[in-house]
Amino acid sequence: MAQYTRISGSVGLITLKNPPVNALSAVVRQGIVDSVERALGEPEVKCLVICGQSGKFCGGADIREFGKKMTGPPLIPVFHAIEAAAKPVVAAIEGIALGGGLELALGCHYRIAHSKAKLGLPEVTLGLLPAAAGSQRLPRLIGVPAALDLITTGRHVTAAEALQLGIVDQVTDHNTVDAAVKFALSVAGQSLDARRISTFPCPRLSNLDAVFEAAMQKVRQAARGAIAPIACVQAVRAAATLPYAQGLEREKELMATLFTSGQARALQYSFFAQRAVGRWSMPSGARWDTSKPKPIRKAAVIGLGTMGRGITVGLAQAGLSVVAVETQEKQLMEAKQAVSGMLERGAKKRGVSPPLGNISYSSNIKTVGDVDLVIEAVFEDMALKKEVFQQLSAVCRPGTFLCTNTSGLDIDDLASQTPNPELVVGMHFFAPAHVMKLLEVVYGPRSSPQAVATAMQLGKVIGKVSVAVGNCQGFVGNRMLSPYLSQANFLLEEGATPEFVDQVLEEFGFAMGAFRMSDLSGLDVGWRVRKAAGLVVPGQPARMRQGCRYSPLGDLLCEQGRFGQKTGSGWYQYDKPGSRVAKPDPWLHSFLEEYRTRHGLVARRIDHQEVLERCLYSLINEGFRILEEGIAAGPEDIDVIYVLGYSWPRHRGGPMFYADMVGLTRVLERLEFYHQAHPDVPSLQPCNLLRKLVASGSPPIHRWREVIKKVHSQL
Ligand SMILES: CCCCCCCCCCCCC[C@H](O)CC(=O)SCCNC(=O)CCNC(=O)[C@H](O)C(C)(C)COP(=O)(O)OP(=O)(O)OC[C@H]1O[C@@H](n2cnc3c(N)ncnc32)[C@H](O)[C@@H]1OP(=O)(O)O
Repeated sequence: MAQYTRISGSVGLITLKNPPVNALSAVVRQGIVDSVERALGEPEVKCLVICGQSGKFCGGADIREFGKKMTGPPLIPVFHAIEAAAKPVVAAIEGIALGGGLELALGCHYRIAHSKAKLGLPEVTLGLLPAAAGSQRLPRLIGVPAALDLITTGRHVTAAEALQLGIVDQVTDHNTVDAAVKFALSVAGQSLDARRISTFPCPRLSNLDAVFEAAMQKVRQAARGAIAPIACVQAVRAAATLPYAQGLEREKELMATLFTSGQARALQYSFFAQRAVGRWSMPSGARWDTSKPKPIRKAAVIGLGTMGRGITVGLAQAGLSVVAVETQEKQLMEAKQAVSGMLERGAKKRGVSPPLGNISYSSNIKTVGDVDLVIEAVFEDMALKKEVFQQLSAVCRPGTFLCTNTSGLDIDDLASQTPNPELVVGMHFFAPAHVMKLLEVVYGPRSSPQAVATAMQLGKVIGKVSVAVGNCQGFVGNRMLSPYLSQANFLLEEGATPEFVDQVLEEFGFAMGAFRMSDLSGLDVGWRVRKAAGLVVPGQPARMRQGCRYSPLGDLLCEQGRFGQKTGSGWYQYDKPGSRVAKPDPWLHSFLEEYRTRHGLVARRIDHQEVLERCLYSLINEGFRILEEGIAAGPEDIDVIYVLGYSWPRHRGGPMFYADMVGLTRVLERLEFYHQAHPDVPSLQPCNLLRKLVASGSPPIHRWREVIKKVHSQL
């Protein structure tokens, strides 16, 4: 609702009340209309102030109303009524003014912001554009280049930057509503002619075409197939070239296209999924709301390689005390220098001082005796990790949580090295660990709910989106990647090239195709995992393992020392080791031809559809197996992992959302088709849960959990 009160005799105060973010629901919009009408009708009222309850101005349109039948007054006329008012209206911005919230403020005659407030038009991140006249008012207020930047990136700006850009008129460190009331009284009675943004001409640009061309090129490059950033540029162009009313028409037209697109649905699903994963549950019944985390004040990181350094930076930046341990003195010194550099660069960007003092460095593991939680981040080698866990058990005080940063090793096996396996959980960080948003928190069969709750909470503290998953080979992300990569390799055997497979996957929206990604992460990583799994043993049939099809292509490249970017060659060639520019490699093409001849394989023409379906549907099929086994609690967990950790295109929601969009029947049919053609590839065999979902009429994704529950209860 919106509450109307009178303060200081002559000020009408409208307070938006719709927790948690005062979103502009139908009731709130109606409340604003009624309150403005009332204030304008009261002769004693000289001016109005609009604010939000609980220190939050407004988080924008109510996203939960999208896709439902529209009720209540639309936003544009509400904001026009405010702008047209004959009494000054001042927005008192505390906390947030985002999306429709900022558009509401732009409809007001003046804007006063608290110094800690954040403002922005993040609609593009939801597959939309600021369609309550934001795309038309903002360029008129701050100019085209600045508006293009804010609208196409959706970035939030601080109050200080908003003041500098001219979005707000005043910033206060004190009570914002009081400041706004005082300000409103000071301007009451003055002409408002120069305060109505919709009447401003858009500031002229001599190089308008060049500016828009450059903006379009920039968003097309970054968008990876997303349509909203492009529509945002088009809407701002309308503001720069058309009268306001016509610009509004264009804004509406563009919004209608976006609003009904699958991309907006996918991005909004992703928004809610990233919040839903915080409400985790375990098959044991333990849940986020019944498991209390222990506060972590001091943590230790063991092993200061690339991952350990990133984790140390993340913890220190969040204000924790960190003991950073590296047993090799030389490595320790190098790590200290690298970590300090990372902290200094990060602090410079944020305009704060670097938290160098939060970290103490040591080459002795015994220095971790008084910490609350340890994150072991040594080399991905089970024997080494076991040794470290045994040492930690001896030196840590009772109750210390022991976490391992691993991308796939058995958490339970590690936990068995300690007398308190309930305190052990996996924390799978993604490189670079201080930048990437995703954290897989992996619970073993003996991890306590409190250990999981503590790791999830710590993830939140250091700014991660944490997803709790069960223990299995590769956890969720890498386990699903395995059939995807296998299919990519099989396609090479059958006639494709790495360039073609990558091109198809990149056109789908991945930042990098399967082969460019493997070259970046290092082919030796998978080789080591396959060796540890006993797959790379001489004397076995070249293309079969345990009765299933196997491609040794990756192993053969590694045997030649082709580990990817770091060695200057892999699936592609590079100018020099470490170079990032992948070039097609004639050597690789002849190698593939020879390989096919040696194994009696005849290259055939492979089309886009086959590449996409075999790579993606095998990955999705593994996702259904993961759900069936209870390793992930719901499809949202998998989708968040893929969007945040594996560069799955955001505007496609995630693999499980994509399966829902394609249609489960279609996914099932195509998997059956490919499995018939490749009966020796188990990952193409549709899993039981997928069949069950199709048999249940392919319910929409938000109802899959009901079917999953039934499957679990039958086990
Ligand atoms: C034929 C068809 C024609 C179609 C024509 C269509 C015409 C439609 C016209 C519509 C015009 C609308 C124009 C407007 O420009 C559109 C918008 O405003 S879109 C919304 C823009 N706002 C945002 O993107 C902000 C999103 N929120 C956030 O970024 C963050 O939540 C926050 C505000 C920064 C707060 O962060 P935190 O403190 O960390 O808290 P959480 O993120 O965990 O959020 C708490 C809780 O609130 C829920 N929530 C947040 N924002 C909204 C929202 N805008 N609407 C609904 N709910 C919201 C969030 O989901 C959390 O709840 P939970 O999911 O955990 O239950």
